[in-house]
Amino acid sequence: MARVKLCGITTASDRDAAVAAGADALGFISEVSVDTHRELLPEDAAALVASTPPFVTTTLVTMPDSPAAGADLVARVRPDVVQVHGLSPADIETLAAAVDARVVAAVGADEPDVVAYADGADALLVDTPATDGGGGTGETHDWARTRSVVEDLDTPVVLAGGLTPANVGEAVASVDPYAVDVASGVEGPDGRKDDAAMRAFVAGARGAV
Ligand SMILES: O=C(O)c1ccccc1NCC(=O)[C@H](O)[C@H](O)COP(=O)(O)O
Repeated sequence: MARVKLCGITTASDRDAAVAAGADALGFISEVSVDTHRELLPEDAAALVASTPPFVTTTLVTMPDSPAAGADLVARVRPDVVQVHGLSPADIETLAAAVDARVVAAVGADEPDVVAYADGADALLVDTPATDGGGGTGETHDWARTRSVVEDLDTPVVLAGGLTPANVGEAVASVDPYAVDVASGVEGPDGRKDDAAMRAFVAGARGAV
């Protein structure tokens, strides 16, 4: 059964609703070089991480300039997992050696050498990135290609990009990922997390609908 990460949580009430919806993991976005309504100050991310209940995995999502900058932010936020966008495979290995957290490498579905990221990371998140390297685009990609990555690697693969309550069941069946991840697909038109959509997404990922 695919695990579920709900990403871009910005408030305690959205965090509590995501936990009640059954999320396995939550994403808190901080220190990214793109403009996103999901970004938190490090101290706010740290407060949300610290008050998340046990048995829910906290994930810091960030775009560090360097492994050292990423490690510094992890030390401040203290998540279970850090998801990094924009670092090279070598820099991901350096970061992983420097932090007391699991490391998820975010890679574009069109990345020609996805496998190069697998050695240094605890998991790969295969996403549909924007041209500026950020995530949260709400765009799907070629799931057949990501299925091949799942089949070729022992490293856990997280499927992201344009997932919604309506398509997540088909996505899980098509790709057989370790986990699925969503940001925009569980938000309303105002960009706030939608409680019913989060519940429907988790149910859809687990084949309950
Ligand atoms: O969501 C953002 O705004 C974001 C900005 C910069 C770096 C990463 C970002 N999101 C990371 C995620 O893990 C998203 O959940 C993932 O890209 C999927 O987003 P969506 O297509 O909106 O479901």
